[in-house]
Amino acid sequence: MAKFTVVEHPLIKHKLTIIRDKNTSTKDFREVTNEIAMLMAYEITRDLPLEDVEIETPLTKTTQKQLTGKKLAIVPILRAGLGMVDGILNLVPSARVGHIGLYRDHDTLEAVEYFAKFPTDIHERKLFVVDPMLATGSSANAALDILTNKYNCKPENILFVSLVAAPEGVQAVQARYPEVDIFTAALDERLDENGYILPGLGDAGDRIFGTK
Ligand SMILES: O=P(O)(O)OC[C@H]1O[C@H](OP(=O)(O)OP(=O)(O)O)[C@H](O)[C@@H]1O
Ligand SMILES: O=c1cc[nH]c(=O)[nH]1
Ligand SMILES: [Mg+2]
Repeated sequence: MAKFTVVEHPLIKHKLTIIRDKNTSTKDFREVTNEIAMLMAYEITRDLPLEDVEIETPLTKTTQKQLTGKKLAIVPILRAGLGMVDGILNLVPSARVGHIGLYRDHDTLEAVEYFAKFPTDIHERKLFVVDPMLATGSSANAALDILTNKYNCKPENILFVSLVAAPEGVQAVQARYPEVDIFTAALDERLDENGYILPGLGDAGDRIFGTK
């Protein structure tokens, strides 16, 4: 079984409280969501490989470390995943970005695909699939199905990164994709009868884009 990590940090907890608050404005919600994603980027990049490099300081030659240049891509699940992209790009600015458009059917809670566009070498890249909400896990699993079945990406090269997860969603992804590492900023209590995370933060897409 791959890793399941709740990224614990006082700054993340504080900022999560801000976005959970129903009185937070669209502008603040969007800004703080990106800030949390940036803080999480520190953790999700922890295992990136390093190699030796010879440099000269003003005083002497020395062997130091640099990233190997292993190719990365961030894959936001539209729409809400877009709210995390800039925050992560702040730390890994050369990462490419692929997009998967999914919406949850309100009655069945099944994810419906409406868009997909990726870098041509997506199957060679380490992927950060990002979506603030992991609720039933239907959208996450649909995104992983698309990447692995249609684009030949390897599950062991994929990290799934959410801000708020429900236990039901984590279990659903782990059951279908045991090789995918999951990172979240919070593991909440449960889903309500409409498939919303409790306590959660509401509809992340609507709150990021001000559509409700
Ligand atoms: O785990 P699940 O039960 O699939 O729920 C999570 C999904 O629901 C939300 O998307 P939504 O369908 O509201 O689309 P949006 O991002 O365009 O608002 C959210 O951003 C996730 O993609
Ligand atoms: O609580 C939830 C569940 C799914 N999607 C959201 O945006 N919020
Ligand atoms: Mg939504």
